[in-house]
Amino acid sequence: MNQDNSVLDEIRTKKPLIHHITNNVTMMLLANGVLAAGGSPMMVHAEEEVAEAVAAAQSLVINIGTLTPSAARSMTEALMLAVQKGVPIVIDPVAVGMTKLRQNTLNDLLSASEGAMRTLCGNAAEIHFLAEKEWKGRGVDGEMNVRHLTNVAEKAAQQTGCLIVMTGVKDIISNGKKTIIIKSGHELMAKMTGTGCFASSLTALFLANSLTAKLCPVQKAARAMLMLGMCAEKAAQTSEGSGTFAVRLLDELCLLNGNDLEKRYDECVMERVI
Ligand SMILES: Nc1ncnc2c1ncn2[C@@H]1O[C@H](COP(=O)(O)OP(=O)(O)O)[C@@H](O)[C@H]1O
Ligand SMILES: Cc1ncsc1CCOP(=O)(O)O
Repeated sequence: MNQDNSVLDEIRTKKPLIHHITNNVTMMLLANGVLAAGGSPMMVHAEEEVAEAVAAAQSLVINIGTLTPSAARSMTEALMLAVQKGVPIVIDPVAVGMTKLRQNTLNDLLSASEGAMRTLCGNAAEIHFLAEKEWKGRGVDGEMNVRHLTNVAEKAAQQTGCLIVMTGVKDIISNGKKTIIIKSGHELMAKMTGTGCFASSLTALFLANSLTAKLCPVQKAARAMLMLGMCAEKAAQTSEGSGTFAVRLLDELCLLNGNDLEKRYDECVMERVI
């Protein structure tokens, strides 16, 4: 693909504004990561102002990592305005199977946004919980063995009506009909908090409603995962451990160009249609 019409180049030109209601642990990484990738991050949480903020945004990220009842109210408020304005919504269901508050909040968010453009971006344990209603996670980590991860992602998409981005050694992106599997990344990603949260932010950036690239949401989200994986691979080459890796990852997000992303996509990515 020509560099002039890559979606990453369009992101860098348009700098979509990505509104986040997110956790207190990884917020700084998400802001710096979105900036490095070419977008414009915004973290606005107060119930009294989230709706006004969403009105200005091109994507909304809702991450339940450090959920409180007050944050849950802000999330619902923001989500309802996003539905009304056609702002794409990416929900990161961090450790959803672990507590009732997380499950109830996610159910409320999904019910309030039926029919809207919604993506659920989570690790295998989180997506498995959505498909099978069985929690096999450990805290906010998603280490688990699921033999048929692709089937799990497809089932979760069919049951929730959402685009599913399931992260892990392989990232699986599915809308229940079309599925893309991405094999990229590095094991150091699991040694650094926030790579899963950042996967959601980057997905939101590629799905921003100001972008005109002629790709379906599955293909856009797949590019987001490939970008993260490619940058992680390059960052790992010059890292001594997870500390330098975190810094190098931001550098590589700045440095990657649209042409290289499209080239690797064309070489490595296979689509499966059910
Ligand atoms: N062993 C690994 N090899 C390659 N990529 C990985 C590995 N572990 C995690 N990743 C990548 O790290 C990011 C976060 O995924 P994951 O660790 O599943 O999320 P979480 O932090 O929410 O548990 C994804 O982009 C995923 O592809
Ligand atoms: C450690 C932790 N605790 C609550 S949220 C959070 C961050 C989780 O980040 P990620 O899902 O990207 O690993």
